[in-house]
Amino acid sequence: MDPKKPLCLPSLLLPLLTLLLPQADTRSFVVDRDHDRFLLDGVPFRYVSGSLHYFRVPRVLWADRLFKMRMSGLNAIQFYVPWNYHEPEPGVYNFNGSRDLIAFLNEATIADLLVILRPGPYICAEWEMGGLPSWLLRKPSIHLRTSDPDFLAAVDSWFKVLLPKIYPWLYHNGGNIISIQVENEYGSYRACDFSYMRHLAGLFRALLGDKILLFTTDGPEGLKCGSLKGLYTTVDFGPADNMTKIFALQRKYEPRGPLVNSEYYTGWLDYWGQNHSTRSIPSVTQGLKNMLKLGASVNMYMFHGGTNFGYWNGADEKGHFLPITTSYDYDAPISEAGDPTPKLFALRNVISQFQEIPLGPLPPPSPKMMLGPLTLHMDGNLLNFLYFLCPQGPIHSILPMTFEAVKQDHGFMLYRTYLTRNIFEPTQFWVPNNGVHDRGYVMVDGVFQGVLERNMKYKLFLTGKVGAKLDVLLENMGRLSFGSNHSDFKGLLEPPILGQRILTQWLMFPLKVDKLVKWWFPLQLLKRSRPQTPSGPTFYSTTFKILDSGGDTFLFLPGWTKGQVWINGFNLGRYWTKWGPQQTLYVPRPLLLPRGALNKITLLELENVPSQPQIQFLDSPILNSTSHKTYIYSLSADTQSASEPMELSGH
Ligand SMILES: CCCC/N=C1\SC[C@@H]2[C@H](O)[C@H](O)[C@@H](O)CN12
Repeated sequence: MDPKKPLCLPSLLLPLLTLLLPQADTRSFVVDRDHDRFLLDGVPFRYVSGSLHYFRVPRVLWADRLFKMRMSGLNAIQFYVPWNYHEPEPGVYNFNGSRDLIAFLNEATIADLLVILRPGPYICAEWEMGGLPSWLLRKPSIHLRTSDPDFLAAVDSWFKVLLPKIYPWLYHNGGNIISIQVENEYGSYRACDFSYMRHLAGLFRALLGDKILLFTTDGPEGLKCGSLKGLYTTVDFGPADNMTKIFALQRKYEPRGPLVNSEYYTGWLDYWGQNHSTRSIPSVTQGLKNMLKLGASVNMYMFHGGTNFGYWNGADEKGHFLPITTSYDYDAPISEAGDPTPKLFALRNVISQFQEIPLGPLPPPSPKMMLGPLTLHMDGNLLNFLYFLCPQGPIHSILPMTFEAVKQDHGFMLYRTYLTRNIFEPTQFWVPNNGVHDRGYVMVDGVFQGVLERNMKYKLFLTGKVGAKLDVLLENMGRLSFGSNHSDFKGLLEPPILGQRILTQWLMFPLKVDKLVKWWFPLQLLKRSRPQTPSGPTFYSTTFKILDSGGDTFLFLPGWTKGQVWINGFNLGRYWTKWGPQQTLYVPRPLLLPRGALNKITLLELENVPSQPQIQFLDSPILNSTSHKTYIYSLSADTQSASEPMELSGH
């Protein structure tokens, strides 16, 4: 059954056709408790939906992804609205470009897809701080996701901007939004604060009216604290879970009404340093078929995962700190590069057994491109550009300050102090209480000494002369997006100790690396000014042209260790070749310039550069390599096809 489109008809036809078509005031999406189903405009309706996140896909590719989802047989999509993506500073809002939520809603309408919206305020989603803005932590004692007045004041202020924007897009107002989720798996959060949930429900009703269907989503363990009277209770589970048992739990809260799985996992997320996650096609398709046989409405999480560009990945904490990878491919039916996979066709086949799907072929995989190897030249140690990276100069404090305290939300901050005595014997340097959040690259007078890691390696042994600079470049690897505490402060949370002495008198340099990379050219002159040590945080770059129409491609960094990549000033994300499992970064074709134009790639390598500082662009991704081997794919000149890879030494 095709979802209705909002009335966007030529004005001449409107008077005539409005007599025939449903008016906005007859449009409705409701729960029919007599028959345990949804009704769309009074007609029985079941949604088969898929999740994709506009904030993980460049805007120019939205229409492509949505069209493929519709052609897969979906009649709805589900997506979050990340608060931190739209309110970078308190009271400062951004709904432009790839943040243009209304444009995305319109693209969904054009693709003939209804929308299940999940505006949070917390969204999880393996997104930085679960979508909450880190500036909330400038009040360190704030109790996130509770009825803490400071938290609610910020939530109210944000939703009084956001919810009026989506009001016209509600289905009964002529839009495509059929339901809205309140919070996200709240029952999994320690607080269990019903005042908070009631506040949110009241706010949503006040700003969205009483017609829109509001719902909650929880896993089987979370229903007690996650559900609320007046909000339709839904559940989430994957192919390996016991569907009968979990739907029975939903029935305890919703004795009548449709069964709904709001997150049916088609794949799973990846952590740096862990094995790549997959879910088998037979298990995923069988689970979907079982639910559709019951008449359940289902949203598949994810249908298209996309990418954590920039610093936007979140993290989990399971014994130790687990940052999420740059790729959010999720082993989803539509790959990170937007290509239909065998899993998509298998799911489409299942859907077609239960409801009408659009006729016609899925688009073929997008054109792919190989290029390289390219050799990068060293532009200089990060310290060489310190005053360009921190033009306002450092902040001085007796004890080190957090990122939040100096209002640095993401990326990097340099902490500097000076040795007050000679250290001739290797002396332990460490941070108490696991206080490195998250990685500290340590230098003495600019010479790289090693890395301090949260929950992992937390001491080094240093020597140095009195007056020597002791620098710690602190990398924020993304704030916790799930778990008992999202107040994941970043930086040196405790003063480091050298030997038996607490080090005091610190300079903090919040680094605006992205700005420097954008305005690189004037700084090229600097790099010759001082001898460069090819170790520790160092910038490398090169330029390159595409010789034909080009295509999507996958940046491969064989032998590099860990760092950040920019292409034409766009922050492509983090790489961690040494740890994997992701070995390549997805590069959408629209990020590259037209044939013949000069593209620029810049790397900030944080640890060790390979003996041959080369990179390659491959025509397929490598997301499942946990081995520390690295390969160079030599290109045969004529076909640009990769020969058998040649193995380089491991790390
Ligand atoms: C046992 C898993 C509990 C955490 N929940 C997860 S992990 C993957 C997904 C996304 O984060 C999604 O945003 C969550 O709502 C549910 N979920």
